[in-house]
Amino acid sequence: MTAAPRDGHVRTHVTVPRLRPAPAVLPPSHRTHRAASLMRLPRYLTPYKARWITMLVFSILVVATSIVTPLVTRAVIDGPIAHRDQTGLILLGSVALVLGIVEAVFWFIRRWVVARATLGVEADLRKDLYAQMQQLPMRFHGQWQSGQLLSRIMNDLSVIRRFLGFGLVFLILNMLQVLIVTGLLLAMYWPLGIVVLLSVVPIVITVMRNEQEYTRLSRLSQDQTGDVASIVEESAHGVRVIKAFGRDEHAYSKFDDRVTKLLDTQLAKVRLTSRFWTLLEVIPNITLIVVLGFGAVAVGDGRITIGTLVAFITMMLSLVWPIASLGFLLSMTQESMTAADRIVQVFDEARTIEDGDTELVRPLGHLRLEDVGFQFPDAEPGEWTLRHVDLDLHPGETVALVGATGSGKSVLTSLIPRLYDVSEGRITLDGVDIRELTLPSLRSTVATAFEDPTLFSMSVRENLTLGRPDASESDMNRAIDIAQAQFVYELPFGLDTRIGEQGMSLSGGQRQRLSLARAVLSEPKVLVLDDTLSALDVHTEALVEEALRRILHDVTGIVVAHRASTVLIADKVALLESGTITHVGTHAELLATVPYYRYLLAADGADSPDSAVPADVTRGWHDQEARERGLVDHAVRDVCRDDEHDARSDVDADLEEIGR
Ligand SMILES: Nc1ncnc2c1ncn2[C@@H]1O[C@H](COP(=O)(O)OP(=O)(O)OP(=O)(O)O)[C@@H](O)[C@H]1O
Repeated sequence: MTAAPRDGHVRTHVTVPRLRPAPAVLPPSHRTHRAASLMRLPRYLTPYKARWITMLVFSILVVATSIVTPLVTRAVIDGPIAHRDQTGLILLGSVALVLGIVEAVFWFIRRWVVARATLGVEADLRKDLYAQMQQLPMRFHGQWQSGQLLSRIMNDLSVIRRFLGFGLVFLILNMLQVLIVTGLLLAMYWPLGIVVLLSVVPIVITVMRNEQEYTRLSRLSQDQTGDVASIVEESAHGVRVIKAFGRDEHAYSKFDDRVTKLLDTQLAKVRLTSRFWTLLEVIPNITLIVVLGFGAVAVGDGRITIGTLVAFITMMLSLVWPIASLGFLLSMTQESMTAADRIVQVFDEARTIEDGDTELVRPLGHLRLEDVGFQFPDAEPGEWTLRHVDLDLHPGETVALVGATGSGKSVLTSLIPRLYDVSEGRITLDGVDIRELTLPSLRSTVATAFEDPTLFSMSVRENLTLGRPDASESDMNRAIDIAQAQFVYELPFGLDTRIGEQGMSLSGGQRQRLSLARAVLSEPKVLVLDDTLSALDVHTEALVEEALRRILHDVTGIVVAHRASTVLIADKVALLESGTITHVGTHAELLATVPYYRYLLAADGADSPDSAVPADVTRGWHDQEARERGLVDHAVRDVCRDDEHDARSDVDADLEEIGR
């Protein structure tokens, strides 16, 4: 074993900054919970603290200048205008002008300072959310629609940015302005001040009454936006299938249905907001009429000056926007609380695949599966996908994993790089439980090429060097040769050709070969090939197998195989039946002694369970898939009994030849 002592290691894996953990005791109401979600975001404001403070200071100065301006107006009317004092008029007029200019400059600075800060917060949150998504286990990605993730990372974060840069600031400033101005109005002439104060009451009541419904609608519309994104993503991905089955209209009507639902929710939101927006517009205007009436009487009685009435009305008018916008700002707050809630939901997902802290300094590739069991998290109790799996692979040894479809081959291979963790037992690499290894250490030791190869929308070179960014040109050429992927040299820009999304511009076999070259290039100690050659023609497959045989000499290999030719590149074969390895041996041994194995490989041609295997053995098979396959074989045989007879004889003869 070459595992270095734990203490001496520096953890090299990426540590994603995490939001503060959720409170241990869940708050009583969902509303509080959503507010708590929003309250967990401010730590993202910290790097921009100076900007926020500057912005707040300038915002307060803007409010202050807007409050002082009416007071200067009063002084102009009651002073120089009333006393026909030209010098005083010029002086105070200049002060008012300067105040106006200063207010405009403060506005500009506020906007300029806040833009950088809010965009920065949005970008930081987006990066952390993406990093978290990368760290979350396959279980999470299996359960979440990608459109929902897309809408969170794009729309919800934009909602939060708008709230932080605009909503939150104005909520604070407007409330501050309402408080100060109302205080000043009361001080100027308290009866009119009371009128203004009373006008705020129905606004607050309406906002409170509509808040719950608005929250529900905003969450619904955000979720439905995610649904629409999911459909677009799925249709773009599956466009070939949709076209091939002539299901364009069906796909369109499904999309139409989701979009209509979203539209309905958005319209319901607009109906709700327009109801209280109307109220918010009407109330200040009614108040203005009342104030004008009582104010005129008060001026007539000599209780206040004209200057005071003008200042009062100017100040009162300055309250229209802060009060009217209250509903809109509270809606924004609701929306951003919902958005924060949806984002925190992703941040709070458990990273069930946690990093270990051991590095393999010079891995040898001794792989052992010890009584491994695996259950999907949502499986019924007792429903095991893999159970009691034992396998011991010495460095340089290759095993072919053979089993019926659905027997658990892919699941088993995905346990090696820890895409899933074992539910019981353990897997060791050079004697160290792979859960104790750092993920970079494990994943640089193990490389996997999947049956369905994913290529990214970037150049061939970038796709190839995904697992080993520093690979040299000659290393790349060697990997390309092994995988028989020389077609890449013929592409318009050679290795620099950008391949389409998911490598769609390449054929299935070409994608598989590129994915194989990628796995080979990363120079792993353990190479896992999950039916990687299934899309190749027999000639190319033979060439790839020949080259693989050479590199598998130095590498520990697990090769999922459906064909006898693939099995032959392995040193031994493990037969997987219903999630359990029932036989391990050489191909010849299993062929000679295990009828089920013989059946599985013969199924390439025309063998069938009841002809090749004695009835008592057939009865012993507990693989449901195999039985189903047997039934299919029966049906096929009924149709072409004669042809099958000939073909079976040929296949039997071939197998016997291989077995020898
Ligand atoms: N994400 C999942 N959630 C629940 N069950 C799953 C999931 N993925 C696979 N399974 C189930 O696990 C079992 C084993 O699947 P697996 O993909 O390993 O089969 P396989 O032997 O590789 O089949 P094939 O040869 O067809 O690729 C199957 O019954 C399958 O339905």
